[in-house]
Amino acid sequence: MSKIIDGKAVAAAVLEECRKEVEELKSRGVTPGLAVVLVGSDPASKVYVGSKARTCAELGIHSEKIEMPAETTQEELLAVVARLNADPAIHGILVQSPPPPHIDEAAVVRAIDPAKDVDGFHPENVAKLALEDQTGFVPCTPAGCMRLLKEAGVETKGANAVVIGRSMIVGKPMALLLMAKGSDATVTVAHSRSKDLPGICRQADIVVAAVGRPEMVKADWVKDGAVVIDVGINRVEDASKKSGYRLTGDVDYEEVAPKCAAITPVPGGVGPMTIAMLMKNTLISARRTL
Ligand SMILES: Nc1nc(=O)c2c([nH]1)NC[C@@H]1CN(c3ccc(C(=O)N[C@@H](CCC(=O)O)C(=O)O)cc3)C=[N+]21
Repeated sequence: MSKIIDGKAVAAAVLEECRKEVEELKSRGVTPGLAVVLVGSDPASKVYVGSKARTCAELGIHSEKIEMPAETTQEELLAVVARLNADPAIHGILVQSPPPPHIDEAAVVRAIDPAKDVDGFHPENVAKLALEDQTGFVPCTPAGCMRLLKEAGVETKGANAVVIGRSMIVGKPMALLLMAKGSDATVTVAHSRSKDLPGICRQADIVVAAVGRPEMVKADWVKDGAVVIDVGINRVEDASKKSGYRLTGDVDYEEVAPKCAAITPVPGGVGPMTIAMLMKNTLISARRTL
């Protein structure tokens, strides 16, 4: 029998910590503020951005939602970023990814003040993560995965961890966090081009799936008693649903769950943690201004 790691419950506990921190900051004269910028109208992005703004409201964090049309130019977007960099009421800036193809995302990320880069995507924060320098920001999704492992009582020290996916948003920072001092895992980073992905995966005590392919990780990829963290959030067609789709992870949950010691569901696993850690980063940023 496998333990289901309840991301919603852990996220609720993190948000409770945040609520106390917001009160403390406000009593010291600082109202934390987060700006979320969305260019275009991708439906999934709209859901995420809405849920970030809602969580801010619930916690008493000031939030600014900036929705810009898909035709927004690079210059217009950079002007918004510059305005937010200069705004003392804003401690965190997030530009929702991916932007439309004519936008140079890397240039936009570099334009964000690293001290307000609560996504942890700016090169300065990426470098600080690699250096194990605690003064930067850790990307929200991998930070959330680490917290889930901790809350589930998973021993990472000396464990074989396999991260599937090498993105700058999840795979790479996840590998850095798992191998960092204190976490001490032995980390393999695999991806869609890896030779014998199932075989690599079978070595893992901890599997982190972040490839973006629905239900790719099958039962025979996972060794008995492994811990599985499913980062994938894929919309797949489902005629039986009113919306016409359902959400599924990168792991074939039905097949894999019975084999493993613990597993995160989708939805209700890593997703809610991403938002909770974003709130945490915003509060860290606000506290640094004291
Ligand atoms: N600059 C930037 N920063 C991000 O952090 C960022 C981004 N761009 N682009 C897109 C991804 C994706 N992401 C999610 C956040 C919450 C859920 C979430 O709450 N998911 C719910 C379900 C939500 C639903 O129903 O669609 C769950 O898994 O239970 C999912 C995905 C943040 N991202």
